[in-house]
Amino acid sequence: MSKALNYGSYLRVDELLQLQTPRSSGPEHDELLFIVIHQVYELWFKELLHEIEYLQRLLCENDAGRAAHTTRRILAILKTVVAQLDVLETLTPLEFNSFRGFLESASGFQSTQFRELEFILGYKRENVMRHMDDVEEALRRLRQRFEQPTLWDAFLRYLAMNGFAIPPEQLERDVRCPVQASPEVQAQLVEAYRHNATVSNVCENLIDIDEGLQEWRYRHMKMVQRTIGVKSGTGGSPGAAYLGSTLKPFFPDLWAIRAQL
Ligand code: HEM
Ligand SMILES: N[C@@H](CC(=O)c1ccccc1NC=O)C(=O)O
Repeated sequence: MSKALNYGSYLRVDELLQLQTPRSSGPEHDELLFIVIHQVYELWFKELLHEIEYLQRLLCENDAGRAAHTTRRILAILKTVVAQLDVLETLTPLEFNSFRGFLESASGFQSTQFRELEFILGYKRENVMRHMDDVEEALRRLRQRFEQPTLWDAFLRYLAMNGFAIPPEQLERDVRCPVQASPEVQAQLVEAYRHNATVSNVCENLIDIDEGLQEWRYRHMKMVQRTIGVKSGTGGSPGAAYLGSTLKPFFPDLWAIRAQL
């Protein structure tokens, strides 16, 4: 008879604890923290993608109640991943330098799940896939994500279902293109904020998610500034200056209407 399920066999702890392999010789004390924190991030990215996919389905089914609940969970995770940067910020520049050379050209640029998050939130760019030399399975997932509708597309459907006049060209837009500002959608959003509390709550939930991701980008950039200053990145970018240029919203319409309310 097979052994009864227990903590270790259910969570596959043995395998999990085999997955941290420092590259530095010794190895350097601080490399374990660097590996563990990135692995924890990838797990949270997996969970975020899972929850955002669910949120998309709930919006398409016009289920604002469950959508609000799912958004709260997404936001709690985003707060957690931002807070985790505090741990990595205990890594001083000298501590990081003790193993940075071993990272070669590996970089956060190559996180396929982070790109998947950007795609599902509407920031579609075909060229980021060309820079990925990740395993075939991860690339396949990313390509698939590129072809699929975004959270914003689900939200436009939700608005249309609730009687808002979303132009057909928005509802039928090419989902492989990045989400762009639309004056027609903005006019409908202003109506929603003025006359429909349920829909305007959904809008506030989406802007919370958008702000949450921007918070992560900002804190990551500050961490990079204090750890490597103006050095360029292992991935070949100018480093912090590049990261500053990525601080843009996912849902431009939701930000634009603030001035009209
Ligand atoms: C000491 C810690 C860290 C440093 C110095 C650092 C540095 C950098 C730099 C310089 C870049 C620009 C790309 C390049 O040229 O390499 C970058 C990108 C990136 N990093 Fe980090 N990073 C750190 C920690 C993290 C952590 C903990 C994560 C969590 C997963 C992460 C995820 C990313 C992602 C996703 C990108 C791509 C961002 C984009 O293109 O918008 N990094 N990082
Ligand atoms: N890009 C960083 C290295 C780095 O942080 C990193 C390296 C390998 C895997 C993940 C990383 N994290 C974020 O970029 C640097 O230039 O030092």
